[in-house]
Formats: sequence, structure tokens, C-alpha cells
Amino acid sequence: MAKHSLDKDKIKILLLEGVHQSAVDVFKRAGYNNIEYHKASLGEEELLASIKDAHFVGIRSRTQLTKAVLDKAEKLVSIGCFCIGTNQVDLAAAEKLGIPVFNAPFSNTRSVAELVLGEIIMLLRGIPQRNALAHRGGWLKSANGSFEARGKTLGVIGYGHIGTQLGILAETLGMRVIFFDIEDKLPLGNAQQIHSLEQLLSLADVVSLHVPETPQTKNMIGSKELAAMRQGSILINASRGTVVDIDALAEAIRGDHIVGAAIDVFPVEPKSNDDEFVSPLRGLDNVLLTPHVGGSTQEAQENIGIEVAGKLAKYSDNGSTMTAVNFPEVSLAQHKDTSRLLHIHHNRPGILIKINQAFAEKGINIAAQYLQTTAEIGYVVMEVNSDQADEALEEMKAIDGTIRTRLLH
Ligand SMILES: NC(=O)C1=CN([C@@H]2O[C@H](COP(=O)(O)OP(=O)(O)OC[C@H]3O[C@@H](n4cnc5c(N)ncnc54)[C@H](O)[C@@H]3O)[C@@H](O)[C@H]2O)C=CC1
Ligand SMILES: O=C(O)CCC(=O)C(=O)O
Repeated sequence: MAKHSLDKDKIKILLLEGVHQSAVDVFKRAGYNNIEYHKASLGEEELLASIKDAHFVGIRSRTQLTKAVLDKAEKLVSIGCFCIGTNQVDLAAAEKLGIPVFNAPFSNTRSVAELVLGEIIMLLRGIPQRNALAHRGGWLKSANGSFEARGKTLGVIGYGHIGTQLGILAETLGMRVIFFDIEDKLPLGNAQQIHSLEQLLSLADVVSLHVPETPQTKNMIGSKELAAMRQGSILINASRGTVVDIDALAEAIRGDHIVGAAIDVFPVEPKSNDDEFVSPLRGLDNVLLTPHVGGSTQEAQENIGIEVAGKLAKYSDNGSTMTAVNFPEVSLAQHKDTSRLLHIHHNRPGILIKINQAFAEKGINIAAQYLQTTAEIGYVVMEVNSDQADEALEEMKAIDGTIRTRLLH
């Protein structure tokens, strides 16, 4: 089992938002037993108190790791987002502090695609409003406004891991699939790429959003885009709450231009299950409202727990940063018979030369060396004889431009 300059029992792992037990199992198997586990997200003060001495933190989509929080997390080595989205973390601030951020880019994608498929069928049949009425003692047995999915056009916005799977599933129902993406994408099945958002909106009976939260996707569906959608069409958003102007959507639904919607993500989401959900969409019977559960299935959560905890444990044990979303990626096998030094520095010319010079002057032999950079930072990993490791670490720490160092035996 990999050893650190810091005893594994002193390495604190903070897990929030009820990440799956599989994550705890992975950490324990790797020898990390100092785990603080919380079922929900923490309030601002509690978060600051808990993260202050944490070396690793695992979150889902609720916890906001802003620069202000990260600045106070003095010991933080790495962050795991036990989900796909990483917009809740200030990635640039984490990078500058030398903190790699990992996520699970695939594990819950099937779950989202399946939920959306079910919603398409429910909404095309007008089930949400029939269901709501029945709960109030009403009975709406009528074929009015009730359609098969077969032969309808699904417009997917954002044809990535989720959008492509949804497209394939929808085609099995006989839907025609069109998609809009900023990248040229290989269409799967019989899908067709449409190069203008407006055109897609004018062609689709059902529009489903699967884009990440970026400055470009903020309010990408507002009143103008809703007006460009077909009369009587349906909107689904299981991406991020900032992508749709929710007030404009409520208006379009009240005006019967959009006849159904399924919304899983909101501009403001309750911090915990005990908080009130406030939205202009409340009370609209033809809108399916779900509490950001697109990826919340047992299968997805278990796989995410294994994947992200595995990445954090690997980074802790051997320095590997493969698939980090904000950091130079270095793929490393487990080291044997040597000690490994990790050096994260500001990306300025000459730093590697200075490290090599310092080692040469002290007679420290370098058994292996790996370097990757981004525009902001450099990440160098060196292997040296274990009896020279402590001295090498001191030399590295003294290099001007160093952000942080670690030693793995
Ligand atoms: N509701 C939930 O529980 C979940 C929500 N999500 C959200 O779904 C999003 C999509 O997930 P994936 O499909 O796995 O991501 P992905 O990264 O595989 O695909 C995103 C696609 O959107 C495209 N894109 C980016 N900006 C665009 C723009 N301005 N216009 C059009 N296309 C654009 C990209 O080129 C890419 O093809 C995630 O970023 C996350 O925010 C993901 C999982 C669960
Ligand atoms: O399950 C969660 O907490 C968030 C899911 C999500 O939105 C994501 O994976 O990006």
C-alpha cells in the first residue's frame, strides 16, 4: 500500500451531500479511514469549519466551492465532484492553488437519458395534468392533446454523452432526432445535425437541453427562443437551471404556446430536502417538476462513488491526475523502490531547470521525471532514491514559484 510523508490516518476526507457508500468503501480499501461523512450539504459556516483541515473533499452539485471557501481550505489537496457538472467549483481558483478537481463524466448519463425518455412519453400524452386533476378528484378521459411519440421530432440541444444516448433511445420509439451542438458531431443512428438553434426550435415537437453551464448557455432559452418553438411543443431541461429563463418559460406555458415541460434543474435550488422549493412553475399542472434527480439512481450513484473516490485515492497515492478537469494531466503507474515528489508551480520559464540544478548540486539522482503544464501552472513529478527524498523535498520547496509540494514514499 502506498505510503505518504503524512500518515494516512491524518489525511482527512470530507464527504458531503450523501455520496454513495461505495466511495467510503474505496477509500477504506485504500487505507484511508479518517472520513467525515455528511448526508446533506453544509451551511456556509459549518462548511468552512469542516473543510479547514480536510485534505480531500467530495461534493455533489449543491456545495459551492468558491474562491473564498478554497482560500480557507488550507490543507486541501484535491476535490472530487461526485457528478458530471463542475460549475459549483471555482475551477480557476482551484488550479491556481494547485488543487486538481475530478468528476465522473459518464456514470449517471444513462440515468438522465432514461428519465428524459419517460418524460417525453408522459408529456406527449398530457399525463401530468391528468394525474394532477385526478388527485383533486377530477377525471379527464379524453384524447385531446394526447399524442404518440412515434413519428414526432425530438430536438436535442447539446449532443454529448447524454444527448447521444437520449437520441438512440428516442429512435427506438420511432422518433425523428435532430440536434444542435456548437461542435460538429457524428450523428448516431439516423440523427441529423442542425446548424442553427432557431431552425432546430422551429422543427422540434419536443426540445431537450443537455448542455453544460457556461457563459454561452446562460439563458440560451429565453422568451425569444420559446417564441421560436412550435405552437404546442414541449420543453425538457435536465441540464442546468441557468440555461432556461424560468420566468419566460412560465409565461409561455400560461399562454399555451408550450403545452408541457419537465424541469429537473432550477436557477435556485433548495440547499437541503428540508428547505422550501420556490419557483414560478409551481402550480402549473402540465409541468413535471423534479428535484434535480436526473442522475440520482442507485446504479449511477454507486458507480460515481467508485469512480471519483478511485481518482482521489489514486492522486493521493501516486500523483496521477488523469481526467482532472482543471489541471495538467499526468498518467502514472504506482512507483516501486523510489520516492515520488510532486511539485506544482506557477508556469514560468526555467522552473524545471532550477529543480534539476538544485538536485544536481546536492547529488540527488533523478530516477524518473514527468512534466505537464497548463497556461497557469506546471506539474512536475520526480522519482528519487528514498534516502534522498526528504532533502529533495526541501530543495523543491525552496524553488521560487512553488505553489505546493508533496512526497509519496
Ligand atoms: N439533472 C441531472 O441530474 C444531471 C445533469 N447533468 C448536466 O447535463 C450536462 C450535459 O451532460 P453530458 O451530456 O454528460 O455532457 P457532455 O459534455 O458530454 O455534452 C455536452 C454537449 O454540449 C455541447 N455544448 C456546449 N456548449 C454548447 C452550446 N452553447 N450550444 C450547444 N451545444 C453546446 C458540447 O459540445 C457537448 O457536445 C452536464 O454538464 C450537467 O450540467 C448531468 C448529469 C446529471
Ligand atoms: O446528482 C447530483 O448531485 C448532481 C447530478 C448532476 O447534475 C451532474 O452530474 O452534473
